[in-house]
Amino acid sequence: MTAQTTQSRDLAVVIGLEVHVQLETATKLFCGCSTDTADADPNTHTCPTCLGLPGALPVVNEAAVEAAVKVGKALDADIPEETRFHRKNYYYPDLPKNFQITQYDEPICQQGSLEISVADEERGIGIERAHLEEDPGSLRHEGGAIDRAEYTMVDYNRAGMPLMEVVTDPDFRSPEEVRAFLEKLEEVLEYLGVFDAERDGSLRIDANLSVVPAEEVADDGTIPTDVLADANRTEVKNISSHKGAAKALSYEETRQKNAVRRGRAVEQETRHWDEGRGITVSMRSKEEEKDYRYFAEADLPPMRVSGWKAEISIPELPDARRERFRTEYDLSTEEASKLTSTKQVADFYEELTDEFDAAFAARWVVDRLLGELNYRDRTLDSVDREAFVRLLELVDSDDITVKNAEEVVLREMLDEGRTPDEVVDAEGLGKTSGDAVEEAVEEAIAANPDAVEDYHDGEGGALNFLVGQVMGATGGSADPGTVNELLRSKLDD
Ligand SMILES: Nc1ncnc2c1ncn2[C@@H]1O[C@H](COP(=O)(O)OP(=O)(O)OP(=O)(O)O)[C@@H](O)[C@H]1O
Ligand SMILES: [Mg+2]
Ligand SMILES: [Mg+2]
Repeated sequence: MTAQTTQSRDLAVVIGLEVHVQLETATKLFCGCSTDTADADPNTHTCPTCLGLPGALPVVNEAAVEAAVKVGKALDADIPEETRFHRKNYYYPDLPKNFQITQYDEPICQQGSLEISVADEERGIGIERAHLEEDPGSLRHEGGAIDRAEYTMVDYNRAGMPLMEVVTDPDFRSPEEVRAFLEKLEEVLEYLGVFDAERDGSLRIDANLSVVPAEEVADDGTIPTDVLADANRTEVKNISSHKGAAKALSYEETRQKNAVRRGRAVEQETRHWDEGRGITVSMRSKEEEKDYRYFAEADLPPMRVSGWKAEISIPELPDARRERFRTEYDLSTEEASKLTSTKQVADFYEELTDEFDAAFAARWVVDRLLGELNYRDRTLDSVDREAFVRLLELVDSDDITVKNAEEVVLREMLDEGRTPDEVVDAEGLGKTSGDAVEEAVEEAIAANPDAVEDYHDGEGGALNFLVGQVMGATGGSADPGTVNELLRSKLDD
């Protein structure tokens, strides 16, 4: 067909994703082993079931099925009456049973979609299906990348972790769209509380890419199914980040376009993304479905999940919440976006609006708190909520200046863990008013005759200098506007 023989014609890129999401549950998918393996020694979180020992039987973890239903609802997918597991047979050291328990033609989620926005344009990405499966063990290649390692070690702590594989339609037309999708998906998963983005390897992506003649792409971006089916695609494995996905796909796009333009065929194959070298390398020709000899998992009965969709509720999702923040609290799009970037931030902000003006609270969370946290590479987890509320109260009631609140109190709170009141007392930041400011103004005038003379000679800088002196004398606690006015009125007397 077309793509492989097209030379020097315009080519369009087609991408579809298989995203493996580790669901956050206390125990593994088919056994009682703890999933808390982050600091564990290799092969310590295992049992006969996840090691695939003969005779050990799987039992489905209900929490994982519930999480899968939540994901399905968020992706607007169909959840069938009944769903079941299949065995996918292949031989590889990460798979102790030599088959993976996964789902085949009766997955738990079917036909969904997720909206992305790229360059201010909204686009729906079709979700072909999303299914539950067990994670294989993890391999550690020693002495180089996978294709050059001297030997490999296996860790079965990961074997049996609950995974959800989200398979998209081949709807992406650029690596940038892929990146937007991954960001959106992660945001949604985080809102659902079924996913821990911080966990190593919690999101792993297989990216399928092909090139087709640009003229096959209709104005609305659709491509005829026979063209898609005929195009040779490569499946790039070992992608574990949004950035990695965009890089690997850009590389692959260029590689395939070059091949086609030189009149060479693109092989249908599995390739490996070598993050270190920034290239994809050929691993093997693509296995076909028949290679896996799928058959129904006889150790697990089909699951009746009709009714689960109605019974399980999900929280307000990021897009809806962003829009509501914008209208209900009259925020800018940018503020609303930042305040809904995670559910945690959104909840934190929304609770503040009970006590404070919404715009005031937004400014403090977005411009100041998140900025300071970002700078310190920290998250909201490390913020004492009560202390932050107290800080806003002090500012709101005009007890301290915004400048001191921001530059002294907030930073001391974050860095030293002190309460706002402790910082205000220790640093003497209580707003200096009335007499004390007037005194400092008089002192500044008396102590700086040259500056006073310059002021009367019309030199603009002199007033600023005097304001600086007063601010210094009051430890920054006076209100600069007031100082300015006081100085003028005394000097102009
Ligand atoms: N022409 C194409 N170009 C790019 N991607 C495509 C094309 N046709 C299909 N795809 C994508 O390929 C992926 C197929 O994934 P799926 O899991 O169904 O099969 P698989 O990769 O063959 O199986 P396995 O799970 O064993 O890897 C989907 O993400 C789909 O969107
Ligand atoms: Mg695949
Ligand atoms: Mg797949």
